[in-house]
Order: sequence, then structure tokens, then C-alpha cells
Amino acid sequence: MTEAAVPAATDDRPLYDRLGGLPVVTFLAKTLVQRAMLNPTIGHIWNHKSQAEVQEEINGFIDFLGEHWGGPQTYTGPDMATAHRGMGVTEEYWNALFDDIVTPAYAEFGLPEREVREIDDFLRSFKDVVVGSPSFKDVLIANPEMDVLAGMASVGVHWPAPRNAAATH
Ligand code: HEM
Repeated sequence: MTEAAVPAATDDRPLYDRLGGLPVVTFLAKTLVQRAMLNPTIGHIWNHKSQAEVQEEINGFIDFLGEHWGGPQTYTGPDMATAHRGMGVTEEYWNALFDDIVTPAYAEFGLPEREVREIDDFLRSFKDVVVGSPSFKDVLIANPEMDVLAGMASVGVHWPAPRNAAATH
């Protein structure tokens, strides 16, 4: 990023515009997914994804970020719990994503502190609906008669757990 592209701390435009719009959001989305695929801890998740699936995922990610960051995009994909339910994302995977990929990228790409804070808070806010789901295949192995179209809820595996599940009253 050139010095001229760095937005002032008082710039009141949406994050999308302060970052530089579609070219920068596209670059961030594709670079993060590309590095996730190459990462030794989480790369295996993409082992059997087709080129088209990966490209669709990146395009969906661009729309998702654009919609939330003030761009013109409309995200039409599944909500984040649905997108990651049955993926088996663990705490270790989550930490690999941030420690190996996301956090180093902020400095590498010279993003200003304010934008780093907003991006980081945004991405991390999805932790509860990304991390902790059992893998769908493991649920099936434990319940071989499960109706896979009815999903894991049909055999009593609810993820994320209903918000009031832990309530004691
Ligand atoms: C270790 C953590 C994560 C892993 C391993 C992961 C992995 C994946 C994979 C493999 C897909 C594609 C699903 C498919 O092809 O059906 C996906 C979808 C998606 N992920 Fe994640 N993800 C992680 C964290 C996040 C975070 C922090 C966000 C930020 C909001 C995010 C946003 C999305 C979105 C928007 C999609 C849907 C794209 C679409 O279908 O249009 N993911 N994720």
C-alpha cells in the first residue's frame, strides 16, 4: 500500500472504502483463503474441494466482507453457523488461522491500526459459530442410520448449542 492510500484516522467513510474498495477486499479474501489452503494445520480442509468450489467460496467471502464493511455487495450464501456446521473446525484450527495467516498479514500489507482493529474484531466475532462443531461425517459414523438430509439435529446433535442450553434457571 502506498502512503497516499492510507486513510486518515478521522476518515468517516465505511471500512470498505477506507481499505480501497473491491481490489483490496478481493486481494484480502483470496490471499487469506489461498494461505489457509497452504497452511499445514488447516490446509487439509480443502483437500477434496474442486477449483470451482474454492473460487465460489472466495467470491462468497468477498460478498460477505463487502456487505458487512459498507460495500455494494449482497451476500447470498448461508449464515456462518450453517456454512461451518459439520466442518469440525477446532480451537487449534482457529488459532492457526489467526496466528499463522491473519495477524501477520496486517503488518505485511501495511494496514493502518484503525482498520486492523475493525477487521480483526469483525473476523473474530464469528468464533462461536465457526469453532466447535463436530464433523458431519463423525456424527454419521456415530449414528449410521441418521437421515443425512435431516441433518445432525435429527439425532440430537445441536450446534451451536441453543443459547439458553447452559442456563440454570
Ligand atoms: C479456522 C477457521 C475457518 C475455516 C477452516 C474455514 C473454512 C471454510 C470453508 C472450507 C468454507 C467453504 C465451505 C463450502 O465450500 O461449502 C468456508 C465458508 C465460508 N467461511 Fe469459513 N472458515 C474459517 C473461518 C471463517 C471466518 C473467521 C470467517 C469470517 C466471517 C469465515 C467466513 C466464511 C464465509 C463467508 C463462507 C461462505 C462462503 C460462501 O459459501 O459463499 N470463515 N469456510
